[in-house]
Amino acid sequence: MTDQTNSQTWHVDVQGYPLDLPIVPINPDFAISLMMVIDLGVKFGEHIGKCLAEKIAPLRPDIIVGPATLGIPVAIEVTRALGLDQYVVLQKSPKLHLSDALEYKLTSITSKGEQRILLDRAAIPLIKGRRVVVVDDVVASGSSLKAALELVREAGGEIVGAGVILTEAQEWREVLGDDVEHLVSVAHIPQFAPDADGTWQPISGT
Ligand SMILES: Nc1ncnc2[nH]cnc12
Repeated sequence: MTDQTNSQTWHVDVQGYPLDLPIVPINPDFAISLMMVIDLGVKFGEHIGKCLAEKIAPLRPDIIVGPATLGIPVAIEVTRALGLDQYVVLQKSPKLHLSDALEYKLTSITSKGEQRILLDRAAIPLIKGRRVVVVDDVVASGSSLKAALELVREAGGEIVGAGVILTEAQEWREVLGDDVEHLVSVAHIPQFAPDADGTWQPISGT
């Protein structure tokens, strides 16, 4: 029998932009289709920037916020497509200039060790009292997006939206809670379990 674990892909149409994402096992019983936005080129970046900007523009954001790492290219492209200039990055690890950053700790049971996100206090004036949309590449568990929304609120920002390229499965619905109403997305991907032949199949309901 041929081992398909490394060769299977999942096709997703990102609003007219076809992608064949590699299906990557997380463990023997569970796999995801991996979208690495930084490997998909600038045309894809421009495309998703326009798609998300169209959905986000009616929310009249003053500023776009993107969590590191893969939220950064999304924030840049959406900011550009909206005709804005400044954007704000939430960092994962303290940079030299972030010794006194505003911090939010993630209590995620799925992530190893303690995770946190950080906001440079110098960026607070860009957020405080402003209409903010947080963008990211994928929402799956929802825990990092939720943390980003809470950190923006801690900094005095008004969350008027959250935008992702892909929603993945459904766990994020419960984790985001009332913030689900803020979420806009371009496409959806399921998660995968092996069938009797060892071929990855979408898990029903994801
Ligand atoms: N399918 C996916 N692709 C890229 N990043 C992810 N993070 C969680 N799920 C992901």
